Amino acid sequence: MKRIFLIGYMGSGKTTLGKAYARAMQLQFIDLDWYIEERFHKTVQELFEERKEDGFREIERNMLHEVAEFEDVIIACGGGTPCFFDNMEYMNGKGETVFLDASPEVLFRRLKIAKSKRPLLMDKSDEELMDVIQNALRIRTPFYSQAKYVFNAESLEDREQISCSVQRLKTLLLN
Ligand SMILES: Nc1ncnc2c1ncn2[C@@H]1O[C@H](COP(=O)(O)OP(=O)(O)O)[C@@H](O)[C@H]1O
Ligand SMILES: O=C(O)C1=C[C@@H](OP(=O)(O)O)[C@@H](O)[C@H](O)C1
Ligand SMILES: [Mg+2]
Repeated sequence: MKRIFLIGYMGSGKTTLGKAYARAMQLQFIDLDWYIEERFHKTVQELFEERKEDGFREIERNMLHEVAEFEDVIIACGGGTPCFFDNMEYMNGKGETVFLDASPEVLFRRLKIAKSKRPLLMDKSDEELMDVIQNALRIRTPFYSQAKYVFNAESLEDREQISCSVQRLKTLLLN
């Protein structure tokens, strides 16, 4: 039975790589944010607005516990999932955790054009965005670093890079 959790900051590639790896390895793919939106019939943004971040984090933890019962699955977590409650310890007890590691510069390049649906970034100017990324990584890296595996996630910009990244992840997890 396979159960893989992809963790890492926004824009590190959890959703992109998770979807591609699931297709290649015949696993079920769950994006935790998508799962939350389906179960609550609200977007992540609406949940942040209505319940503030604390309320979202409670929901996130509860939904993590739901999807962590699925088998033969790869789960793309949200960027904050490992950093609240005992979620990181819980995931390490339920499956293989993989930290998708990318530099602040790579994350900035990706997030500069993908802020709109991310409540924590949508009101940030480009000038503020790099500071937000660097500050968040300082706070969150101690959580991300508890993952069983670290994966360099800097090559996800096109189909070929995504395909190569799938093969590298397969080698990492099957060795
Ligand atoms: N279909 C795609 N083609 C090329 N690059 C993509 C595609 N989807 C995502 N990416 C790149 O991968 C980055 C990571 O996106 P995503 O998987 O949503 O990260 P996360 O789920 O970790 O926030 C995007 O910002 C973009 O640069
Ligand atoms: O880093 C975070 O705290 C968050 C990351 C998002 O997921 P992605 O990492 O898939 O963008 C989503 O869960 C929410 O906007 C909060
Ligand atoms: Mg995602």
